[in-house]
Amino acid sequence: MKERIHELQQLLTRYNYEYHVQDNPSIPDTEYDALLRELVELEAEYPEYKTDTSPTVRVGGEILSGFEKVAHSSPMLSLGNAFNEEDLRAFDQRVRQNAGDVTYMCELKIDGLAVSLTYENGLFTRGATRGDGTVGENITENLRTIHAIPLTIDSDLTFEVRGEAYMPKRSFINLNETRAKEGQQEFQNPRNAAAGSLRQLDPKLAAARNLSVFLYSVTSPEALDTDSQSGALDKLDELGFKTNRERRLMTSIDEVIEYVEYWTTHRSELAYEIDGIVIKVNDLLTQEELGYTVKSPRWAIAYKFPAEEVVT
Ligand SMILES: NC(=O)c1cc2c(N)ncc(C(N)=O)c2s1
Repeated sequence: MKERIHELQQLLTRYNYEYHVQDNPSIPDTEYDALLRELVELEAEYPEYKTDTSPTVRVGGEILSGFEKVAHSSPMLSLGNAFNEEDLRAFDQRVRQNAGDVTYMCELKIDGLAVSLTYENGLFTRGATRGDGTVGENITENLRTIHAIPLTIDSDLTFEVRGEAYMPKRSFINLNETRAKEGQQEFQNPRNAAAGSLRQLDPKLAAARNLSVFLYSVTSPEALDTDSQSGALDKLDELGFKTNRERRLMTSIDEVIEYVEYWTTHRSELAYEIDGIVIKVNDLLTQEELGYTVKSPRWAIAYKFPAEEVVT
């Protein structure tokens, strides 16, 4: 029986990764659901084999009485904003004045909720909201239910990875249809729906919201043995994390502006909402040289899309 339980835990972990991180399932949902049901029943019968890295934790655990506060290892900063081409060129000027020739990493700015995930010896041990940037809330149990967040990684690394939890557009539409039918207040947008879902004290409610995540930075890049943002993202891919594939390396601000213009008109085709583009100096040493202002990095900027005209 123990063998079957371990076999199912391994199988379902792999199937979960294929479906929720690679977006490329190798078995039909019905088979996944049947295997998960078998594992839930076996773990109920043999609770000594149920661990907090078992795929069954995705359904949500006990209801919490509250969220404890957690201090971040380093501040989760906000980004300076750019609203037009002039702002972008001014950013580029400042960077080149201080750092000379640079390569930029451009990434989509996901319209969700910033989260910080801690892995100790390869196990997901803690997840927190950004909070005020210095102190956040411990929402580990809710984050365990996000299938795109690996419960274990195949390395004994200890590090912190940050990203954005979000609700896909399709899930947002379905959720609001259900809430309207049940006479409940609908969510204004996917960001509020994701934030509302992760603020639930009952992880089973969070588990029912079909949230996902894109990870985009690590607090100790040396742990990943990389010297660039692009290298850090590729390493996160190797470790089994979900990153955003639309990222592009650029060698000039003109290319950055083209990329910004492309997504200004094409973002409606994405399965998730974005509210801008994040432009970062790719080389990590150069990032350190450029440093930070009181509240934001000097080596990055967030281009914000103009607010969309609401079609009434
Ligand atoms: N406030 C921040 O530092 C960031 C916020 C976000 C966001 N909402 N989406 C993507 C990224 C990214 N790819 O770097 C960042 S970085």
